[in-house]
Amino acid sequence: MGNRFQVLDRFADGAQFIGGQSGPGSSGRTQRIVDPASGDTVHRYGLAGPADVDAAVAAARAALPGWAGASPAERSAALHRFAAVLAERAGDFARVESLQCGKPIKLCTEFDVPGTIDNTAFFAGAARHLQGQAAGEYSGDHTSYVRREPIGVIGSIAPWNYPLQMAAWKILPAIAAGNTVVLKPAEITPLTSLMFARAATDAGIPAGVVNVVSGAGREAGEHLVGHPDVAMVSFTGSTAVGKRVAALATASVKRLHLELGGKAPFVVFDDADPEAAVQGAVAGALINSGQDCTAATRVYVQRPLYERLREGIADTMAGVRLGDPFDPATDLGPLVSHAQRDRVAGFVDRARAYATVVTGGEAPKNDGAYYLPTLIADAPQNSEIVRSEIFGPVLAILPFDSDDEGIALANDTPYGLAASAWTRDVFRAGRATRDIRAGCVWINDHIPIISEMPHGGFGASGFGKDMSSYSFEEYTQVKHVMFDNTAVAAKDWHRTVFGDR
Ligand SMILES: NC(=O)C1=CN([C@@H]2O[C@H](COP(=O)(O)OP(=O)(O)OC[C@H]3O[C@@H](n4cnc5c(N)ncnc54)[C@H](O)[C@@H]3O)[C@@H](O)[C@H]2O)C=CC1
Ligand SMILES: CCCCCC(=O)O
Repeated sequence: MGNRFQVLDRFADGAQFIGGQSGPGSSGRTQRIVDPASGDTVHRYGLAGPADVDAAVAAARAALPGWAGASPAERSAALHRFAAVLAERAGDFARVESLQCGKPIKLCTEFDVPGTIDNTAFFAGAARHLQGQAAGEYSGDHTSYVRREPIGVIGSIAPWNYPLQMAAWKILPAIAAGNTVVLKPAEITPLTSLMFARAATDAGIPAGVVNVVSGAGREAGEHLVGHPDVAMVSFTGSTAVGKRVAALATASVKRLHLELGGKAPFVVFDDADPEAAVQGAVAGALINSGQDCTAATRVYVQRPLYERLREGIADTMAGVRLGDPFDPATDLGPLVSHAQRDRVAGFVDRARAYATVVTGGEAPKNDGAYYLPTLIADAPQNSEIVRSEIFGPVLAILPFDSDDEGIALANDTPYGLAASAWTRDVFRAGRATRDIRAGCVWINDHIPIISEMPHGGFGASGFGKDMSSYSFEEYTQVKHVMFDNTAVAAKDWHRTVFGDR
């Protein structure tokens, strides 16, 4: 197994990171890590079971008083050191992320790892801006003020599409606010999450603040969600599993953050720059091989530009370089697994009965989980290919006539995570950003994200925000403090917030 896999030797002592120590899982079952580019098994580890989850929650609970009791400045300094350690190890993170996900090394080097480091630096700064509310005498001789406090032990569950960044999005705001975390990564891609937790410890963040249990969703995941000592659950993944997680978390009255599926529309008005829209649609659809909940999946084109876009997107997709993820020239790697590739292929094969596969629509004949960039035309608005989350390099293109029809088609979905509109008319852009129901609306672009801005959706895409100060506050609870300045016990106990009766 060539030297690219030697980087996996570091995981020999197990895929659990509990109380600052690596170790094996105790479920008695093992999980393979498969190289998506070749189909070869490159690593195997012992899955975590309920006992490992219990140990991780206990470690997080033990670390909580010290970490919550640290000053914001102390937490901030630790997170700045954390960012520095991540930067020192950037190359290893990129190689391991590419290996376990099949992502092009270019994407890991230019997006996944720098984004994680920037997130860390952002929350290092945010840690010192825990905003309460100013004091005020709102009731007689009483002074009120509001405190923001950490919630406690956070149970987080992450998907396989961006293992490192999703670990960062869940761990960083939580620990910046003084919480401690137990993260369960997706069982097929746990490795960079383990490295992230190890880097936190090596940066001086106390043992037990960040813990990782690599286990199966139904077993380790549900045990974590239902654990009585977990105060909040943060989940990113499919809407179907998100509903199960929400029911379990609500049963034990836990705070909840859900970042679920998406089906982003890409609306091209007839005054748009057609070449920019072509390039934007291909880039937006093929980011991370389409395994991105904000990826462009439905291109609606106002009729005068429809043929131009259909031809331009098909030609551009046909020129995309599929290859070895470790080759810097590769634009598109394999999907995360053969199972995901087959799931995507199933959507396209079923669409052949009711739509036109303009380009792509097949898996290149090799051992990897590759699937060609695919454009599908003539599909009805209510068809599976237009309504379901496919999570692969598949784009549907449909025409529209009036501006209102374009917006209505974009909104014709239970999801509401992200969208884009393409126009040179400021009034069209204003109406599109007002009327499209999505947590993020791009104008003349699709995909860029930054640490300062909230990421999260509406409807079937879930609720809560990642990144930004919105996410930071989400991992706090608000306390009202009121002083009686008379130092005399209240005589009339029936008095209310509206002062003396
Ligand atoms: N919105 C997003 O960012 C993502 C959406 N998806 C969608 O979900 C589909 C399936 O992808 P998966 O990663 O398999 O998503 P998934 O939702 O099945 O898994 C996401 C995470 O939840 C865990 N999990 C699974 N069942 C669980 C349960 N009953 N209780 C607690 N945790 C559980 C998994 O182990 C993983 O860590 C994708 O094809 C895509 O459509 C997947 C990943 C990310
Ligand atoms: C790092 C970019 C994440 C995009 C949202 C998602 O697929 O979870």
